[in-house]
Amino acid sequence: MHPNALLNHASELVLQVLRLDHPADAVVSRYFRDHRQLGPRERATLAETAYAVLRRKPLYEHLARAGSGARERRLAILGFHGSRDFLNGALSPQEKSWLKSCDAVTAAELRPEDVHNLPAWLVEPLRAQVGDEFDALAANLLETAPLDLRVNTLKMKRAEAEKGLARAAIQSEATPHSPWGLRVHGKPPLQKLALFTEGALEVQDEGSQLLALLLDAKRGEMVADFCAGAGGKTLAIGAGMRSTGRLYAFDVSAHRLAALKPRLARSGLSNVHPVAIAHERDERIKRLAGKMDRVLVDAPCSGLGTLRRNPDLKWRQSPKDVQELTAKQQAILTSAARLVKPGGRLVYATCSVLSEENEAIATAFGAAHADFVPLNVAEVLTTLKVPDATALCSPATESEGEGRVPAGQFLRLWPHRHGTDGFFAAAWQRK
Ligand SMILES: C[S@@+](CC[C@H](N)C(=O)[O-])C[C@H]1O[C@@H](n2cnc3c(N)ncnc32)[C@H](O)[C@@H]1O
Repeated sequence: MHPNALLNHASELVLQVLRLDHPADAVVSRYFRDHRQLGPRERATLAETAYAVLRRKPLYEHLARAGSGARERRLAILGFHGSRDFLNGALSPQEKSWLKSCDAVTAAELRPEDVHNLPAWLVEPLRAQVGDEFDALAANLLETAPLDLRVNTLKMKRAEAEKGLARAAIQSEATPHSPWGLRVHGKPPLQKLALFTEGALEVQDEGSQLLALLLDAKRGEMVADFCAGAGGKTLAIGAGMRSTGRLYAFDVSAHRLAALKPRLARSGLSNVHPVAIAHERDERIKRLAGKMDRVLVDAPCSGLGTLRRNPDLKWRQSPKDVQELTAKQQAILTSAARLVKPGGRLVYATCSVLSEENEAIATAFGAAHADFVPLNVAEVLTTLKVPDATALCSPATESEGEGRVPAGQFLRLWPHRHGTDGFFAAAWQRK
């Protein structure tokens, strides 16, 4: 395709994702459905360009002020994911000289928001938590996430899967903390690999794997994955149970649960029961009260721990959305807790980095439920032989009102520290 034709597509796609009215991945998929003539390399260029603009929107908007022509074209030029030689084939002499002047801008000439590329409302809550590491965190959130796989140990050992990938010329290495994970070099297509189609591998961030591990569901147990969605964690939990016992996959979205079906078929699991519920107080949930050995609440959240994959979220979420989510999280956790039987384990998790959605929810739940005894996540993960578990967890904190929280109480994964998405988890045992 001629460089200018590709740049025109990129400009149009940038315009569409920047409306921020739908998730960027859905907008990109729809664009490709509407333009079936685009080949795989062109699609990759367009998607990467749109995501680059979402990642560095403030910086590119700042630089674009000096250029001329349609705004979305200037933004697409700045984020263009391809060689400069190819891009130059699309540019007018004026555009070339403007781009050169953009290249010459140094960090010292930029405002902080053009460097961290975060919305103002997110800066303080993040700074308050990571302090001096803020710049490293912000820079890391502008990167693309690595490709992590989970080996379905029902089908294959991790070392065997690693060798299988190597035979397909895909290099990978064991993830540092999850016993099931492989981190792949680059972004090779996996969909057609036999290892994938036959259910030995699933794409899953190492952090998600650790959440499933923390639940530690055993053979023959009764387990509920309360917010199962498309079942990423359900599959990991089911494999940990060696396909025995009963694993309920609840979700209010039948559409998301439907996406679990083909994954389940590949996985070889026969212990999973997907159930679409109307809401967290559904009658079907009430009937199972006090019957579960383990309950995972992977709560709906702002997703702000996944900005490397979903950079649109930083522009699509707002403090008001977060406030609404926290009410939902509280209600879901309270309802799900009723399922846990005495002696059973409850895990609350999010892929958010905001303490409102994390520590605040866990602490309020603990204060209102004396029959749930907090478990120290670092100790649980150490028992499960997770290397360096303490480094994955929160330090000790002292705060008025909430009292002292000991070191290791919560799982607290940060992209810049751990190479995973941002995740939180708290765990309790029912008396
Ligand atoms: C973070 S996602 C779950 C991701 C999933 N566990 C995985 O590993 O792929 C949160 C899920 O909660 C579901 N949800 C929202 N409100 C809910 C409710 N009241 N009860 C149960 N699930 C709910 C959403 O439909 C969404 O699928």
